[in-house]
Amino acid sequence: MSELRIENVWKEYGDQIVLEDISLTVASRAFVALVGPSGCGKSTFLRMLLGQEQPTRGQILLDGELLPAEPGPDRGVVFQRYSVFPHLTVLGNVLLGKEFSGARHKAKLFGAARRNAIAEARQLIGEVGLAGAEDKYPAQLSGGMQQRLALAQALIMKPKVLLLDEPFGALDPGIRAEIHTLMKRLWNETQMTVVMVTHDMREAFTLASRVIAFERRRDRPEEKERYGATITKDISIWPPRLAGEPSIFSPDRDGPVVSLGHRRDDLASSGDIQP
Ligand SMILES: Nc1ncnc2c1ncn2[C@@H]1O[C@H](COP(=O)(O)OP(=O)(O)OP(=O)(O)O)[C@@H](O)[C@H]1O
Repeated sequence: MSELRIENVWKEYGDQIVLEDISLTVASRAFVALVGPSGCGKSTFLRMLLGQEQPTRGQILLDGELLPAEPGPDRGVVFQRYSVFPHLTVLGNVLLGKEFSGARHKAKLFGAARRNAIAEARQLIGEVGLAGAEDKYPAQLSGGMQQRLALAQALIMKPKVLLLDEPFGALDPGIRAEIHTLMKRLWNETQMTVVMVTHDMREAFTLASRVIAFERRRDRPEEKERYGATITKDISIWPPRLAGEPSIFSPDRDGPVVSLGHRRDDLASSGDIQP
């Protein structure tokens, strides 16, 4: 389970109201895309889900429990840039979360715990398409590879919620399409709920199960400080996209959505995809 409930949340910085009375329930395993004009508070909202910022009013619950007032392993995050540590190798970056959580004081694992963590990290590195790059440093990777690494780094902790702040915004269109396919697969194969900020409507409608728009209802320049943004559109994709279930599109607009839970030949025989 990984249901998010946002209840009457406001966010103010001094006199500036950024977000106004946001209420929203995000179902477990949903993929929500947040869109809206620049500066309307999308990243601020994401930082509140992460626990980096606190609501001025209202509350946020994860599976019925108040969100802790700090980031934790139940929430992973990937930013557009600088999500990974430049002085650590690919393997070191993916292992890092395990080392911090497994050995809080020294941030280093030993013996069997370390061997198991390394095996898990290597498997995840393979799953995001970076096998063979384990000993490379981020500067030796392309932008797309760095974002794959950032995803692996977030996923090793098996977060309930994955928060994405324009994670693919700086990538070339071809690379972006490839990483979209990866993102769909990861969403289908894991149990996590995803909340992604994007400026790209096509990306929002390609990946998400639900698209939510934030906007100021009263956008007069002289009132900018006084009114925050709120939810102005809430669109559920039709036909519904459900994590772990094959798309009824044949094939899906941006590549087949195939969960490992469904063998390709099963799907092919059911007519959903070509073998
Ligand atoms: N720590 C802070 N202190 C004061 N004001 C802040 C802080 N963080 C954000 N803001 C203000 O909150 C507003 C919303 O910023 P935010 O970055 O959340 O918007 P956004 O919708 O993500 O924008 P963009 O799409 O351009 O990234 C902006 O006016 C910004 O200046």
